[in-house]
Amino acid sequence: MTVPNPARRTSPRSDLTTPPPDAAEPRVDPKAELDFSEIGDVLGNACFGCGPEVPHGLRITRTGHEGSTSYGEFTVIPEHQGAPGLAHGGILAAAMDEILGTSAWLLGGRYVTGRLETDFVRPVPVGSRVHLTARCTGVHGRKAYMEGEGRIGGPDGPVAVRAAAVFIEVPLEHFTEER
Ligand SMILES: CCCCC/C=C\C/C=C\C/C=C\C/C=C\CCCC(=O)SCCNC(=O)CCNC(=O)[C@H](O)C(C)(C)COP(=O)(O)OP(=O)(O)OC[C@H]1O[C@@H](n2cnc3c(N)ncnc32)[C@H](O)[C@@H]1OP(=O)(O)O
Repeated sequence: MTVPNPARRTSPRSDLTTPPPDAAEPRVDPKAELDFSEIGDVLGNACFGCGPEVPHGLRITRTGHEGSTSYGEFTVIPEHQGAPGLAHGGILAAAMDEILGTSAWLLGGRYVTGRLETDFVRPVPVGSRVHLTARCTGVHGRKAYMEGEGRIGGPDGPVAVRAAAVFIEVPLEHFTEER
């Protein structure tokens, strides 16, 4: 297993995903909190990230939240491979997108990912249970700044992936308008 070089400079966070100094503290919407376990129903259980029956989907389970910090887990299956025996980077980025989106959901608006930055810190073998955490670091206008990480083997296991993102609040028509 590759051991990350502690001197290596990694940060998924660029200026674009760093909250400006006048960003507001995130506030969880009590209604969104109530809906937390039903996000799947809103998404029609068809979501690649969390749909429980989507073939070869990530099937992330949301295990709870504290404030805007949300937690989830999934298992890397053979269909998620890139290099032999290892998770594809895009799969790990999708998992981070899902958990970051979950924390954005807790803010009460309808948010979509505008920008997603990812650091792949160590390889993730097929069969790994990946423990995901995300939080909101600030809100500025329609923008919610998010960050999170994925750990392998347990909630305190080594970090395998880190991400930072900016999510943008959109009206309902974003999802309903015909294209
Ligand atoms: C039937 C009802 C369904 C309802 C469902 C509701 C919610 C469900 C969502 C989540 C559920 C919970 C769990 C999580 C589930 C999934 C997680 C995955 C989420 C995704 O996977 S979601 C898919 C990927 N996502 C897209 O498919 C977006 C495509 N895209 C666009 O639709 C537009 O591009 C948009 C809307 C992003 C912006 O367009 P726009 O015209 O509305 O706004 P505009 O351009 O004016 O930007 C406004 C301010 O955001 C800044 N800004 C914009 N883009 C930026 C970027 N890339 N980087 C940095 N800053 C950016 C500007 O700089 C400006 O900043 P400022 O205000 O300071 O000027």
